[in-house]
This record gives sequence, structure tokens and C-alpha cells, in this order.
Amino acid sequence: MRYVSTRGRSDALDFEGVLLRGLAPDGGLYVPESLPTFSPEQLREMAKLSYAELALEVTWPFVDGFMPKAEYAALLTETYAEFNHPAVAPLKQLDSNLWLLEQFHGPTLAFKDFALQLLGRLLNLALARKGERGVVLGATSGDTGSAAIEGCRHGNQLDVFILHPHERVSDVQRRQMTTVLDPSVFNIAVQGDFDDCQAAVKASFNDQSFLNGKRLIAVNSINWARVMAQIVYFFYSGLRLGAPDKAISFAVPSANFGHMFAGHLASQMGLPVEQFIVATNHNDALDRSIKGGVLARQALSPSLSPSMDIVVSSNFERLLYALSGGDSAMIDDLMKTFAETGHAQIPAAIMQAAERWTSGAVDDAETVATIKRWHAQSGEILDPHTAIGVRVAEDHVGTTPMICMATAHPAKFAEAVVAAGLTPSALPSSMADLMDRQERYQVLANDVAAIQAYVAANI
Ligand SMILES: Cc1ncc(COP(=O)(O)O)c(C=O)c1O
Ligand SMILES: N[C@@H](CCOP(=O)(O)O)C(=O)O
Repeated sequence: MRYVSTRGRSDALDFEGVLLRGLAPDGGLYVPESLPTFSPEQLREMAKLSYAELALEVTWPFVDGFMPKAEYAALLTETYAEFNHPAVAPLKQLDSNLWLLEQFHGPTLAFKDFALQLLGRLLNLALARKGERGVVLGATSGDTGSAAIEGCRHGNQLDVFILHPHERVSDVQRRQMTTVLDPSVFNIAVQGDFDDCQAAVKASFNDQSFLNGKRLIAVNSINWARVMAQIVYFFYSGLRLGAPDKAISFAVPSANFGHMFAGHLASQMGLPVEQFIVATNHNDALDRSIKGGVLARQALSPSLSPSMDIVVSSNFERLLYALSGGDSAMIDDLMKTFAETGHAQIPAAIMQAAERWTSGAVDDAETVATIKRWHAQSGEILDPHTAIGVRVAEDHVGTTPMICMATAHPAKFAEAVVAAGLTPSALPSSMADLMDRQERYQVLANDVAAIQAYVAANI
């Protein structure tokens, strides 16, 4: 499989090439040149597989050539054995046609574990084969950071630097990162927001001179391997609710859009999908883009769903590219216009191709009310991100089964749970002493040069 940039001005790479990079040199995102597809007969057979077995079927076409298939199968088995539920991603019925896909049974209690447990292993393997160490630079609004740190610990080839927005992640999220005292893990609290952190990561990919030749690697969803691993759970959940003989709808709490873009890929690969529902908090840039057909820069403000406090959404570019039929020249122009003016009109043809896409935005008051209401109705405590997905999904449930992604464990977000008048859920026993552990992190100004100097000094 070859991977090309959405902006069309970079050389194509193989799987190892995209795995060990981040942004393409032209500023675009790598996507596969073509997608494998599965027939209804194949999908019916795949419905019988365990999570790890299904992951092999779905992702092998992207990985083929990088490592032997039997070794990859063993790696997937080891990866998903880390999850604390026999189904890995269990489905729970919330209402007659509304289901939750619980994605928080991994080591760090959020959906990021599905991809980062695998990515960390693949990175260590690729670098060990080359006899190299790599420098991971990631940005997090709270969940990617701990999942990346945890995933990268499966080997000894990486120095890991994670930027989080200072005082804008939950206490549990921060401590999941900053209580890892391993000498190769560095947490940086940036005096800015998530978009600032992500901009610093992207700027570092564009000019890597501060690294003196060391290899810079992305763990955010700009890395293709992250998105690839996230395709699997759309198939897994859809096949359990009757696909390919029935269409499924998906509601996804969204921000950087890697999650939802993976759903789009699953549908292109043969999963019948009726509706994609994109749910945001009051940082609603994605909702505005989908409803209004524009990319518009807007201010970001903190919410009770901090992981979704993002307004510059990396993977939306991948969706626009896909819906344009791979028109990289148009995407290059569109993204240039947006970067220069903070505003760009999405071409009408793309908006027409997006007819299955719907969206909604939910503010903090409605998030809290949703947590409260579903607790009273079902006994379930939704985390605030999941509550946003459920709230928007409620407006669109029809005769098709609707799966809402339950992206995080409520124990990570006590503030929202308490605001709903509920007792915060307990952390799993492996994290019972999290709030007493020693922390280590560096607070830095929102300044790319200062961040790069810190990284260079600590490699
Ligand atoms: C708990 C949670 N829910 C939803 C999201 C949104 O996912 P995405 O960024 O892939 O759109 C994130 C992070 O981005 C998250 O951490
Ligand atoms: N919500 C994320 C933000 C980063 O998204 P990613 O999918 O690109 O890593 C987080 O929790 O850090």
C-alpha cells in the first residue's frame, strides 16, 4: 500500500514511511492511495471474529509488506489482551434503537487506547529494526497523552514529549500523564489551549532543525496508523448489530475528527452506514462546517468536556479530500486560504457528497442535564463527551440501529458528574492511588521556540 498527501506535493510513502512520520512535508496528511473493500459475504464471516482477529482482517491490507502476517497477528492479540473486558469494546443498549459502544476498557480509560496501544508497539518495532531511537512529540487535550505514554512503553526506542494545555485538562487526566516518572517521558504544560499545543507540534514537523537529525514521530491522529486502528471498532460494533444485512448509524463525540474519519473509511470499505452524526461541545467549529459549508477560525473556550476543546480539527482535511474524490490541488488551495484568512468556503460538490453527515453542538448545561437524565432513566453514568454524543444522537434515532461511541470512562471527569448531582465513579483498582502519586511536569510559555529548546535539551 502507498500513502499520498492530501495536498499532493509530497512523495508517496509505504507503511513504515507514514508510521515513522507525522505531517507530510507539504503540510498535508497521508492517506492510502486506495482502500481495500469487503463483500457482504466476507463481512458475514468477519462477524464471527474476536476483536483482535477482526483487527487483523481489517488492517492487514494497510500493513502488508511491513512485517510478516503471523507476527502482526500476535502483536494484535497482545495489544487487545491489555483491555479489561473480554469483548474489548462491549455494546450496551441504552434505549430501543440506541446503543453505546464502551471504548474505555483499555489501560488509560479512553478510546485512544485502541490505536495507541498498537501504535506504540509498531513504533518500537520499526525503530528497533533500524537500530534507532525516535522523538515522539504529541499534543493532548487530555486523553491522547496518557494513552501515548502507556503505548510507547512497550519497548525502549522512544523519548516521549507530550504537550497539554496548562490547567485545561481534568486532574485525573493530568495525573495519568505526570505521575509516569520514567526518564524518557516528558510532560509539558503549555500556557495556552490545545490548538496552541497542536500548532507547536505541526510547526515542529514543518521545521525539524531543532532536533539535530533525530527522527520526529507523531502519535496524534495526523499519524495514519492511528486512524487505521480506529477503523476496526466501526466494523466490530456494526457487524454485531446486523451489518452487512442492515445499515447502521454512528454518533461520535468529535473534535480532532480522527475518530469520525475512521468511520468514513469503514463505510468506504464496505460497512453499510446510513448516517454519520458529528457531536461537538460549544467549541463547535465542526458543527458549523458541516451545517454551513465553511471553515472558519473561532475562539476556543474551556468546557466540561475538555478533551473536545479543539477548534482546528486536523482530520477534517482528510474527509474533505476523500469527499472531493482525491482533488489534492483543490485541498491545497482551500487549506492555504484558510491558513491565510481564517475563512474558506467548502466547494458545493463536497457538501453534496456529505449528505449522510449531520451534526449538532451541545453546551455544558445540556451536557450536565443529559448525564442526569440518562442516569435517572437507565442507571448509567455517561462521561461528558459521551453525553454530548448521546444528546445529538437522540435527535436522529429512527429505525436504523444507532451506535453512540462512549469515548471515555466517567471517572476521568468528576467535575461534570458532580455538576449532574451524582457521585463520581471510582477509578479502577490499578489507579486507586493516582491522586496521591508524585507528579513531574514542566510549565512552559506558549512559544514554539521555548518548547523546541526544552525538547532538544532533554533528548
Ligand atoms: C473522550 C474523548 N471523546 C471524544 C474525542 C474526540 O475525538 P476526535 O478527536 O477523534 O474527534 C476525544 C479526543 O479527541 C476524547 O478524548
Ligand atoms: N482529544 C484528544 C486530542 C488529540 O486528538 P488526536 O486524536 O489527534 O490525538 C486528546 O485527548 O488528546
